[in-house]
Amino acid sequence: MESLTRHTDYGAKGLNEIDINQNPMAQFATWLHEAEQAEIFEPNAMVISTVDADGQPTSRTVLLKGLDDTGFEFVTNYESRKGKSLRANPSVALLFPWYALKRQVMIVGTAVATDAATSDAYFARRPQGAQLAAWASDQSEPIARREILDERMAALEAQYPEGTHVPRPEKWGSFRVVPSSIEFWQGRSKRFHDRLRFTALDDGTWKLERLQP
Ligand SMILES: Cc1cc2nc3c(=O)[nH]c(=O)nc-3n(C[C@H](O)[C@H](O)[C@H](O)COP(=O)(O)O)c2cc1C
Ligand SMILES: Cc1ncc(COP(=O)(O)O)c(C=O)c1O
Repeated sequence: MESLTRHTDYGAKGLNEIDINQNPMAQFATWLHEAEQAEIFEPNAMVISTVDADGQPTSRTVLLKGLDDTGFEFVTNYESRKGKSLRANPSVALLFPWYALKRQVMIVGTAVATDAATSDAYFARRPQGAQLAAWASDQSEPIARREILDERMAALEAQYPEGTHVPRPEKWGSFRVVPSSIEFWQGRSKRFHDRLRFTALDDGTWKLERLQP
């Protein structure tokens, strides 16, 4: 397998303390915009790692659905494996792997369930098929056969004809990840990369540090 021995050069484009936005959320928004402009697949996809009650870490991809000065929002099933882990331990790590741009952003923080109104507002904007799928799926639970899921979906489609209002299942909603640190990583030649990390301070400001590659 050729990829295992390849040494791709990540280029000369650097990231420095002068050019980076001193507000890391604004800097993140700039990089997300650049990932969108570069037309990479699902630029808002992020890997979220959680730790369960037994200390076992797990990771999976979710989509970033909201971004403001308070944090990063995503939606999921509160009774899923990740939902249960977050109830036991709200500490998370987020990773945006923008390989096509030779960039990654690593976030450490705490996940809090948003209020019901926030979840309702997002759920109402989803396509009806995705709304029904949220009802049909006990996310992360084993099921004997695909056909059982398809039958559940067919029953829901009969119950909610196209265009009718589908309420949000209580088990489904959004989380906001409040960041305690945000690291911007820019790949460079010779594996001599740039890493700038913001750490949240108690007074609401951010400390900026350069980390060794
Ligand atoms: C590109 C991509 C985006 C995804 N987005 C979400 C999402 O926003 N919310 C979600 O619950 N699952 C999403 N999934 C599915 C999750 O990766 C995962 O399979 C699911 O949430 C169950 O995870 P868990 O069993 O660890 O709780 C996505 C998967 C991929 C590949
Ligand atoms: C199971 C699941 N839930 C939620 C989402 C994200 O929300 P939305 O479907 O509204 O894009 C995804 C996206 O892939 C998903 O797979």
